[in-house]
Amino acid sequence: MIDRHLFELAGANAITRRLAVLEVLQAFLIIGQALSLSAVLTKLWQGHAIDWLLLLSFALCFAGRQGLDWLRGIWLDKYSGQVTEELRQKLLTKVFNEGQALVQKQGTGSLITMALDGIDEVRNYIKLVFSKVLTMMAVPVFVFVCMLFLNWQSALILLVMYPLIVLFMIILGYAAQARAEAQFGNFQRLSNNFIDSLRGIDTLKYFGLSKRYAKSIFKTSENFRKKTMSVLKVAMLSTFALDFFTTLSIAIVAVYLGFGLMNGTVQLFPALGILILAPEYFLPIRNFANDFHATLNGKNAFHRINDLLKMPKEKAAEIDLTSWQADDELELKDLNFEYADGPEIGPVSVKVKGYQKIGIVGMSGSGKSTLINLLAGFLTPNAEQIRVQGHTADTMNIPAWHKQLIYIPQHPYVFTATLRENIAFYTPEASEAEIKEAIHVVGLDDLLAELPKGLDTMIGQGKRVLSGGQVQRIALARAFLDQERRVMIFDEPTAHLDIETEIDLKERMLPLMEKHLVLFATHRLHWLRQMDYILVMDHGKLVEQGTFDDLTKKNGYFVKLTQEMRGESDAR
Ligand SMILES: Nc1ncnc2c1ncn2[C@@H]1O[C@H](COP(=O)(O)OP(=O)(O)OP(=O)(O)O)[C@@H](O)[C@H]1O
Repeated sequence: MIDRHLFELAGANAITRRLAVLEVLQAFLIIGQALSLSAVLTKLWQGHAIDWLLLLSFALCFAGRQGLDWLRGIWLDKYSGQVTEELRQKLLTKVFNEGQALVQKQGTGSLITMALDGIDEVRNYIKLVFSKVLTMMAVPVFVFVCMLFLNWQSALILLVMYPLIVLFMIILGYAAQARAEAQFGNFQRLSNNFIDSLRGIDTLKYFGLSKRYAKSIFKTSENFRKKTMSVLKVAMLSTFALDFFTTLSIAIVAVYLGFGLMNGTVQLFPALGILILAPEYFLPIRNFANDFHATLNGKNAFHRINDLLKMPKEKAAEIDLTSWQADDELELKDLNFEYADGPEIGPVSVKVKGYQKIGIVGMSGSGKSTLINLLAGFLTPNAEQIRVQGHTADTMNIPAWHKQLIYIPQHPYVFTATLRENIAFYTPEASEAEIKEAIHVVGLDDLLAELPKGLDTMIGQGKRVLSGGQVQRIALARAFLDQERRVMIFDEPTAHLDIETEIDLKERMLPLMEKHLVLFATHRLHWLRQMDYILVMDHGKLVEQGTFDDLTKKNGYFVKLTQEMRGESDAR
């Protein structure tokens, strides 16, 4: 029940030591409070006047206990806040370092809940577990020893009940834990499902499927509700069992002491002392059990976050690449890649040089994007098969390579920020005149004129919405502004645009591609004539490569593919 991972946290041993001292003090104050109160009452019973000194010591013990509670709260608040903030940082660093591969594997919704609610629950968990476990380990021991001195028979009765309660707690704890784990898994599924539906809301609406999908969300939520109720049922049952056994054992002791008092075998002072101490003896375990259920979500979130942090890193190569020059070479030898639950892509063998424009063409699903992702270093190939600028590498996940890339996918990301910040994304130091020139070159003057605050207008999610063409133009403007990055990777950048926008963009893009190594995945034929070299993909394999004229003369798969594509576009 006590998580050893907690003790791997920074500063865990120091806070444990401090809390242990505090719990021992707490135990002495509990005993002092009980004994002084019993003594005052006994003296009153015997007909003496109120002993103000004893009453004062009772009040001091009582105030001391409240003071220690307050101190414990402050320490734990500070510690849990610090630790969970570090955990959140580590989690976010991991997500940012690993990138899309990790997000795809875990699901966006699940990662969001982990980083937001999950971390908050971990905070609660750390706070409760550290305080309750230590109290449970210290207070009952001291209280029991004191009760032994007061009346050993009563102490033994209470001792016998203790393992019984612990046993019940363990059994019910395991049952609750299994249910809480299922509940947490459901919560993550629910988050992923919800984010998915929000993303796909257009598609669902267009096809009139939103109501049917709403039912699927309802089903997942209902499942989550049922799992939550089943956790609560076990929690209630265990609280009932605990209360029942502790009350029963205190009642047995009370009856025993009552008979003892009547027949004179027990004195009033020890009897009162035992009766005041007995609830204190059970209180820590009852508190622990009550809070145990409240902390299960935090415990599960803590485990998932730890598992995620321990996941092996994507392979990266630390190679000192220089800015891409006209005589630099990139060679892939029998490069291949296999998706965990998908097809094998490759082998791909190719050598590209300097400022060539490389077209990657193939039918849908032929492996163009996968090859682009391998070249960009987002995916890691299976073996050591790459030579770049004379260095051997087993992945293109090279920080110095990423610093040279301009990546323009089908749907570039527009951040929720101003137009200025979005355009100066790679080059935050760009001047207003440079940004305006970039806007002019990519044909965004009209948009700029329309925006109420010009360059300082917020765009992106929840702000001013842009068309697909405008988004691509912003991506191009970013590329235009950055004169340092010499490698351009395009993944079907114009595939979803209408032909007029595409032609306009093409005219603006071609000059930008000069003096760059360009890797351009497309299934639009008109781009291929502008490419210096073409890679033809089919079912994950590189089946042909060469210049447009070579491939046409060869009259092989490329010609067949272009005929099919022409047929498709004619049909459209
Ligand atoms: N994350 C993934 N997990 C498993 N299989 C995948 C994954 N991504 C792609 N695939 C599969 O790998 C193959 C190649 O996909 P890829 O996206 O590279 O093709 P593409 O040529 O870019 O297609 P399109 O032109 O439609 O974008 C496809 O069969 C696809 O289903």
